[in-house]
Amino acid sequence: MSVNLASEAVAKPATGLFVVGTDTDIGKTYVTCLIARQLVSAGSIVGVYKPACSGAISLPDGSQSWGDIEALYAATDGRFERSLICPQRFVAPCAPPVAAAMEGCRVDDQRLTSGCELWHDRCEILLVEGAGGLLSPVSEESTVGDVAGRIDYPLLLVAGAGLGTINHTLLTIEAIERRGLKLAGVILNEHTRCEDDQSVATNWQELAKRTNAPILGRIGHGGTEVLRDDGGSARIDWLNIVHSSGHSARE
Ligand SMILES: Nc1ncnc2c1ncn2[C@@H]1O[C@H](COP(=O)(O)OP(=O)(O)OP(=O)(O)O)[C@@H](O)[C@H]1O
Ligand SMILES: C[C@H](N)[C@@H](CCCCCC(=O)O)NC(=O)O
Ligand SMILES: [Mg+2]
Repeated sequence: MSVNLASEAVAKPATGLFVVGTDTDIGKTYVTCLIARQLVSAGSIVGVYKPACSGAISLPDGSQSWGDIEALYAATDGRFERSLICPQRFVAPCAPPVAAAMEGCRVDDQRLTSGCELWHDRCEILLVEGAGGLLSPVSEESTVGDVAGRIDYPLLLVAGAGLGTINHTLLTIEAIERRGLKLAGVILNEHTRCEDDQSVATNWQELAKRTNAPILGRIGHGGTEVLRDDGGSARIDWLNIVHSSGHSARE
């Protein structure tokens, strides 16, 4: 297993957040778009970057479209080209290197970070979204965690709100800490409806007892803002979170 403790100097925008998840489909794009929209409406120039994307939809005209790229494009008001948002796209709904192999090609490992450098001077804050979970492969050589280490922004961990999230969240935090990465905090996201799930009411407190990582808030199913545990608005100042983060087991 490769563990990336040293980060290369990536000439990226000075301010950024790398959104990782406990799993695929947990809501990284949903949360990234929510943050992007909040920052855009507050007047910030926000960039969004997905180092590699897999899982295309075929359109009636025969072209391919990627849901994550379209969502990130729309959340930044169509200001940036899709090729800048995600330079490496693959059709099959598998991990990017697997999907690439199905097309007879490889993910360009170096381009995962050089694509981030193209955002230098284009935005005030760059939101980067991983693919899958922290240890999901993003190229033959690298996991999402490896790329996050090279890009070297604080991480935001998107976790589920319901039963099973304690285990998934603590496992992911352990892997983040093992790599010496900074964790800005955790968002508990109700990506699927959890109406009959009694753990939703207690997961925040149970996690807070078991990790020093800040639980920043939760997002309800269909939610458009981050909430506190008592249901009030968390009113998160994302720029402040980025600048003041973060939690690391090594500190
Ligand atoms: N809070 C929420 N309320 C309603 N739907 C949600 C919420 N969070 C996520 N979803 C939905 O769940 C699905 C998966 O979410 P999303 O695409 O954000 O996952 P992801 O973590 O970005 O996955 P990937 O690893 O493919 O990038 C999407 O259809 C999304 O709209
Ligand atoms: C196809 C998915 N939607 C996603 C890749 C998920 C990889 C998960 C691999 C794994 O951990 O088993 N693609 C992406 O985020 O672009
Ligand atoms: Mg996504």
